Amino acid sequence: MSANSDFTLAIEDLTVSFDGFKAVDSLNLYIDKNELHVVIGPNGAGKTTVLDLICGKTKATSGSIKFLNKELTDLSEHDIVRAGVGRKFQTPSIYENLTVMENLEVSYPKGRSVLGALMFKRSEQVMAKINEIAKEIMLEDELDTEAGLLSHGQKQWLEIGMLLIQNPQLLMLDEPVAGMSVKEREQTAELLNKISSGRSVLVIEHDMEFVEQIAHKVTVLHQGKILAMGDMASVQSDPKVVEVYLGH
Ligand SMILES: Nc1ncnc2c1ncn2[C@@H]1O[C@H](COP(=O)(O)OP(=O)(O)OP(=O)(O)O)[C@@H](O)[C@H]1O
Repeated sequence: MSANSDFTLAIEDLTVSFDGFKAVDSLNLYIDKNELHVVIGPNGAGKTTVLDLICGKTKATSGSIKFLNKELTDLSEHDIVRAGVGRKFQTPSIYENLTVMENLEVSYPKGRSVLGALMFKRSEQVMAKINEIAKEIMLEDELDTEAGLLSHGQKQWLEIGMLLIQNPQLLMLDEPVAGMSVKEREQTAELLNKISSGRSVLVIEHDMEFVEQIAHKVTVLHQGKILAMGDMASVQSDPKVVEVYLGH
């Protein structure tokens, strides 16, 4: 690969060893703008570790992670967020005793300086953005509801909204539909399809029915390495994938 590429995310030869054990082993992974990419694979395959490496929570042993042509492996977690990478963990980290509106408001980027933060007011511009995001995450009728009173699925959507309001160019989600009802899963599939437009989305998921609904491309990880990569149909019919993952 040349130094510069059109990919939003270009991971090359990425390895992390924990006491000699390679949880991620010479991984190459490329994600385009507008692409919703799903990583699947058995327990312990290294899926979460890949997200940890991208967001800087875990430091790579070797290899490169380029996001919009910027090398991330040397940056702090904070700087990676500032560069435009958002990550949603499995447990929502919303403020239960604040309303939906307040949760979105505190997540609105306030400018980088102390002065910027002091000058910050609930301006019309901020309100317009909050309303736009609330609609997108299907919570426009819940703006004044305390977040603690939302359903499990709505809490997950609110957290997605809190990331969206920061306009990340790469959004990473770890098992976004775990614990959701069938209806909520369908709505989340629609939501993820919508939000992949204009950015890149990287999802870890075990629920194959859901993967089928959302994935543009699927990477199957096994023992830290790529077992298969392609569209859902090709991956599903790959005998290696059936043997180590789907057949179980
Ligand atoms: N900080 C760490 N120190 C030591 N070993 C680790 C660390 N983080 C992950 N591992 C190991 O790396 C391997 C990959 O773990 P990881 O959580 O990435 O798998 P996963 O594919 O996300 O699995 P699951 O589907 O169960 O969440 C596991 O064997 C795990 O025990």
